[in-house]
Amino acid sequence: MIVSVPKPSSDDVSVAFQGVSKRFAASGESGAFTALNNVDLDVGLGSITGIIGRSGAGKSTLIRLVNGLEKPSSGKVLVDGVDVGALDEAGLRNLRRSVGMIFQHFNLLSSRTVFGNVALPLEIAGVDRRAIEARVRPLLDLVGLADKHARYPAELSGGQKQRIGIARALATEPKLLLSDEATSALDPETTQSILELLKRINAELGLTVLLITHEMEVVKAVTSDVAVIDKGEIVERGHTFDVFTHPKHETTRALLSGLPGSKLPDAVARGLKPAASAGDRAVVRLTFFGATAERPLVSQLIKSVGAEVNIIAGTIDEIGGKPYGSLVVAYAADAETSGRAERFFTENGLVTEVLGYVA
Ligand SMILES: Nc1ncnc2c1ncn2[C@@H]1O[C@H](COP(=O)(O)OP(=O)(O)OP(=O)(O)O)[C@@H](O)[C@H]1O
Repeated sequence: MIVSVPKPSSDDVSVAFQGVSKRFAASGESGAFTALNNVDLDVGLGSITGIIGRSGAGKSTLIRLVNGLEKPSSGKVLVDGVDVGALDEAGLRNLRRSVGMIFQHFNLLSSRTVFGNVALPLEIAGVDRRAIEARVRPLLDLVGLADKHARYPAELSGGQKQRIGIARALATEPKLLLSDEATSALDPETTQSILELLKRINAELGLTVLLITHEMEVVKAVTSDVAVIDKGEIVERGHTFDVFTHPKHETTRALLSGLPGSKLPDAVARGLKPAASAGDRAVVRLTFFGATAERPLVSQLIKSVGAEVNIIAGTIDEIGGKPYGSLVVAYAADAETSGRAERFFTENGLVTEVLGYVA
């Protein structure tokens, strides 16, 4: 007799989405709206994994399945190997203690002090006063707000409120932290400091972080792994560095084009044509990393192509601590010049993308 045994989730996986679909009843229409379609995704234990997608792609729905705020219509969501959809109320309470969450609008209680907000999950869990004191003080130290323990949320900046949100999320010593657009309401500098804090918590406490965002900057700054979601389907996933330097799906490319340094100057972008006419120049993006980033590529390119090469845009940056560069150049689109340029790109292991042609 053949017995089918459910696939065990591997030891190094924090959250596993297995063939997960979510359909919502559509009001006023027949049928249902499919918010998630057959999602398979593993979130590595100890990783900072980002889920990025445009508005309405299904990010919030995906994250709400992890702490049981939604149930899948089909498929399974496993957290540390436990099937969230099969939990009863007591099981869900336990799960929510081991899964912290932070929110775009912080969700602090205005009538409670900073200390009172961080203590709340512990009070709900029935922890005694002394143990609460012993837990909350070091958490406030960790997020750098020990001196604000008696203040009220209205007296804090957005970044400080999010630090309190993080301390509160950590109060019950979760193994997993969910972040729902936690930096979207913050200015760029405050965003950076919150992302640094998340990185530190991930490294020091070994906490897995699953964050959803529509901002590529956030993914670039903090995640080790990323999945791109589009219309309820995961269209691309991998280590963040690989996905950023070799984006395969059109949605990923579109999201990446919004990054500072990736944008073409307006005058060039407006004049870009999909095909070349006689006398046009090809506009090509070169991406280089590792050892390539340190070589004098531009002068070598000019020498090899033997014609005028214009530099249109360029940036040197880091993804997950690894340096990479992106350079947009233009050169004559005739077959001979293009052939020489392509040989140079191949010989130097450069990733290239023809963006179009300009007169
Ligand atoms: N309770 C619900 N009932 C009906 N439709 C819903 C429900 N929740 C979400 N949806 C729909 O599912 C789709 C995905 O929504 P979701 O909130 O997951 O997207 P998102 O990627 O988080 O978007 P945003 O970045 O704008 O928050 C949307 O089209 C939304 O209208």
